[in-house]
Amino acid sequence: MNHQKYRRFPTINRPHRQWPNNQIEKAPLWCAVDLRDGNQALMEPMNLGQKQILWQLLVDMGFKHIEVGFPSASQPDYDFVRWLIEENQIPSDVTIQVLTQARDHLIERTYESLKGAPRAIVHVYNSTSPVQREKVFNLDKQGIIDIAIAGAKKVANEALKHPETDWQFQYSPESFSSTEVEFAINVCNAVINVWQPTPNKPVIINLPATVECATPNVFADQIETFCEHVNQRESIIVSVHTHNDRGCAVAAAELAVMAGADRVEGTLMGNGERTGNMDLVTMAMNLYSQGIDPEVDLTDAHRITQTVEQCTAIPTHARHPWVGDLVYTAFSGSHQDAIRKCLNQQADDEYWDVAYLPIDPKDIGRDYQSVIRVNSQSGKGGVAYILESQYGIRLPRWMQIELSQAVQKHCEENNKEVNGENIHSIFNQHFLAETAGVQLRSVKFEHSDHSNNANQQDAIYCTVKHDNIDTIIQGLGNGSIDAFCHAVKTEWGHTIDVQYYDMVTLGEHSDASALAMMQLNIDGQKVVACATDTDSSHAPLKAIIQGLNRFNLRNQQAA
Ligand SMILES: CC(=O)SCCNC(=O)CCNC(=O)[C@H](O)C(C)(C)COP(=O)(O)OP(=O)(O)OC[C@H]1O[C@@H](n2cnc3c(N)ncnc32)[C@H](O)[C@@H]1OP(=O)(O)O
Ligand SMILES: CC(C)C(=O)C(=O)O
Repeated sequence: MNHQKYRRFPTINRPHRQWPNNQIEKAPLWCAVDLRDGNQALMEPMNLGQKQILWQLLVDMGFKHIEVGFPSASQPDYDFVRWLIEENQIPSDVTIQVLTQARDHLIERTYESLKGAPRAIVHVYNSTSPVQREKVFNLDKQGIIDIAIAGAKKVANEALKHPETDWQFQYSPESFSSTEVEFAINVCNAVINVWQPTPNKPVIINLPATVECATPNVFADQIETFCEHVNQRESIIVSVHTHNDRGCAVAAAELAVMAGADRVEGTLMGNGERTGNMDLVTMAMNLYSQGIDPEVDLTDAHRITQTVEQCTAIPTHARHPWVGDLVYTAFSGSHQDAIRKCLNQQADDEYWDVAYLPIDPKDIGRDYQSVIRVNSQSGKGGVAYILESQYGIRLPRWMQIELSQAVQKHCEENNKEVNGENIHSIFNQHFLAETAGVQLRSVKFEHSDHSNNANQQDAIYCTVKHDNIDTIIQGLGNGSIDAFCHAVKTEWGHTIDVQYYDMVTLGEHSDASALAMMQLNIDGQKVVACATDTDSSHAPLKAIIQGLNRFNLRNQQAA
């Protein structure tokens, strides 16, 4: 690689620039150019059916300016424009826009395609940068201005022939950002002079970063300089059209709005020439996440991505800003822990404030189920979240640690992500599966009246089955668990100390099962045991028996 082949992009000397102090206060006027700039960049341009589907999405999302094609360039584009007009497809608050080069025969054909349209924006362009002037057009600056003036005149004259349509004119000095800003202003002023706009009948001057060559701050300087010096600013809608060659098309458009642009052109998901156009979804979501109404409907992100994929045959990257499949998903343990804690504290009437989730995924139709996904990088928080959100099982902290170790071991051994079903099954296998040995058959508990004698103990009598023989074990203690541990000690000689004990209900009704979770110390060894029972007083006793069986099995295996 030889970096000396390239040169630095010139900056603008603008010590009094204002735009860094500005903030975006409202959504710009959007113009969706998917059906033109997006379309012209596709390996296979859209057919009529695909254009119709994408059009409907753009209309449903609420775009008011939609560039629908380059009708003088291709028959499918021409036919699509005719379909929109003849089939009365254009809602009364939507204006279609079409692009044409500044060449007479193309402008004439453009107007032909628009016959009968209620309103339309005719968008004419010619390129203005030094490389285009010198190498493509072989013209000096005046030659370029002459093309622009001739095009502007032709556009205005053709419009006069069709007074039944409400026309709006748009001019783009293509390659604006690579053009000397003073010259770009001169060209645009020449066009404005032809069109003579008024505040009530403004024209659109669209300033493209046809190829993104500089950092977004340079583009913002160009836009601010343009807005300061262009003639009749009050009669002009300043629009920007950025491309993503350096990956900053959205940033450039945002800074341009801070610098005075009123309107932004772009495409859904950023499809467009080379690295694409400015992504309307990203910029609109950026505004939304700052508490600004984006003035387009993004609630059905799935429909947006599916439709764009269907029409462009370009898949959405899983990490595409705001709408990619994985952008609200945390695999890593500390992120999951933080998300779970924040979601549990997030109140509906408070500002959204959840670590690692810049917006509420539900706003764009995403569910929380996909927010936390578990693999070997995950920790207890994520595992606990999934078990709780999908199965209603709320584990205590110590039990979360136990389960997450089992899940992590499973993931490492299988080198795979686990879903909610897998986690539930790991939980059942590791902690609830019965171990052969003693079984609890029946329980009789006598609670003593402590008001007369504080030292009086409760009594428990249980029938247990062991080696096919029923035996009654009995013990005294403070409450059924303590009494039961004494019964076990008396019968089998094991000392059981309950280190942690938690119980949750599985379900919401009175017949719901209880899940008892215990960490026991049996003769100095840690044993985790769980059991369920419809009777909540039996569940912990069954858990103790299960712990005892596990303890015995472990020691048999070790022997
Ligand atoms: C940055 C952008 O995205 S701009 C939009 C680009 N989109 C497209 O080009 C898609 C559709 N375009 C096409 O199908 C074709 O280019 C057409 C039908 C419009 C024109 O086709 P053609 O006339 O056969 O060829 P082509 O586009 O190569 O024309 C180049 C000629 O037009 C001139 N020209 C190019 N752009 C413009 C313009 N905006 N205004 C005036 N003249 C122009 C060139 O200087 C060149 O002139 P020359 O023949 O004297 O050398
Ligand atoms: C015609 C203009 C707006 C264009 O598409 C570009 O410069 O990228």
